[in-house]
Amino acid sequence: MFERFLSSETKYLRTSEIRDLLKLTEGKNVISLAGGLPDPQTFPVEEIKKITEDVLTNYSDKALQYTATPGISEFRKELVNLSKSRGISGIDEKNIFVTVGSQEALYMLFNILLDTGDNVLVEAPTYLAALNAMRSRRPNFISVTVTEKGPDLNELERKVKESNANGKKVKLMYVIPTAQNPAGTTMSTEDRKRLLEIAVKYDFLIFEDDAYGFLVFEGESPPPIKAFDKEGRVIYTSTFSKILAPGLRLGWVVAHEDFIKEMELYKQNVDLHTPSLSQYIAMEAIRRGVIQNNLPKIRRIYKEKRDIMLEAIETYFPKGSRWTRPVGGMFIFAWLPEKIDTSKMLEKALQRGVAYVPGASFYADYSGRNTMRLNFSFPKKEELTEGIRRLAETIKQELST
Ligand SMILES: Cc1ncc(COP(=O)(O)O)c(CN)c1O
Ligand SMILES: O=C(O)/C=C/CC(=O)O
Repeated sequence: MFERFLSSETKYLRTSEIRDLLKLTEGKNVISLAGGLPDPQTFPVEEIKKITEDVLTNYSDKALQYTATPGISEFRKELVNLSKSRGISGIDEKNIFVTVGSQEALYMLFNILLDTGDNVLVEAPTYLAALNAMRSRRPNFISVTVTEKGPDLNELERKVKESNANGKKVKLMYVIPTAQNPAGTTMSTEDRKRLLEIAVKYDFLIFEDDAYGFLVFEGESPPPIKAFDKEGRVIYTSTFSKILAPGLRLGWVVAHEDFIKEMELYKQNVDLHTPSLSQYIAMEAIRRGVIQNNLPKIRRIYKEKRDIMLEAIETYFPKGSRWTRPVGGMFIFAWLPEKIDTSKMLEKALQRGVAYVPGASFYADYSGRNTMRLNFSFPKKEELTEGIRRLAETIKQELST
């Protein structure tokens, strides 16, 4: 009725299948293997309750007040320390910017950096909400195949060379080097260094999304690419959603001051600043060691759930399927026999009481029609096997038609 009043930009907005499935499955008798929700058991409820009471007792005049756009100064100092615990050095609070979830950082930075037609390297598959945040800028996506070791760097360098030969440089690469969403892959330290060398050689930025950097539960979490960045070429984002609570809506950026300055200008127009109370709660959670002390429990729970899901897939999935074996994060990515279209199959799965995210939305070109993303962090342990069993039944039914 009122479409005629909408700006031309709105036609580039695309829904998040993850958000839609969250709505669709909420309150239904469906085992959801879809949304990447943390296990509520991992929320340090008692600690957050105590912290909130203390914050309102000691800082109410600041915690309930408007605060600075880049983030509260004391909190940014704590974020320098938290970033250092991931191996990032040579930074201070001027390199830190606090956002409403790291999703806001993605959206703001893509709007600050991308012009129509800019060449952007993305993993295939990659995080669908990042693709959607980029789409409104109408970049030219250059997809790089994700192997079991992460993005194929030989393919990447070949495509960068081709792009340059056609007179169009690459502007940036959006990459999730650790426990990737949706593939679950983790790049080696050697490949991280090589990717940075390629970015320096061909002069493009690296946008490093480290949403799961703290959630490696098998072996050590490799240092982020940002740890090797000596010139400010890497823009690093992370989030409290997986290590504290997503409902607090808190993320942060580590970047060269040139980018931080632009983010401040942009955010003044979006929401003025990130909620003050959430910042004070997270600041105290860092100071009191609540986050660091809780990580082993989170990693233990997710490793156990990953093992249960892998065993169920091994048991029930049909021949001709293959899947990733993540060392961290929340997801397993599966490739089914070519005949299967997982988007078309979703309705039948929902009827059997199980949900997943069809894989095509994680590809810039919507390929991957026979793929799916499976979340193991949110379902209860006893639901994981039953969910995979229901899903496997749906797949076998689809194969028999
Ligand atoms: C790779 C990646 N990046 C960013 C986000 C956004 O998370 P948040 O806004 O809660 O920080 C997510 C959430 N699933 C994610 O998986
Ligand atoms: O499932 C994901 O990857 C993201 C979860 C955040 C959301 O609920 O949109």
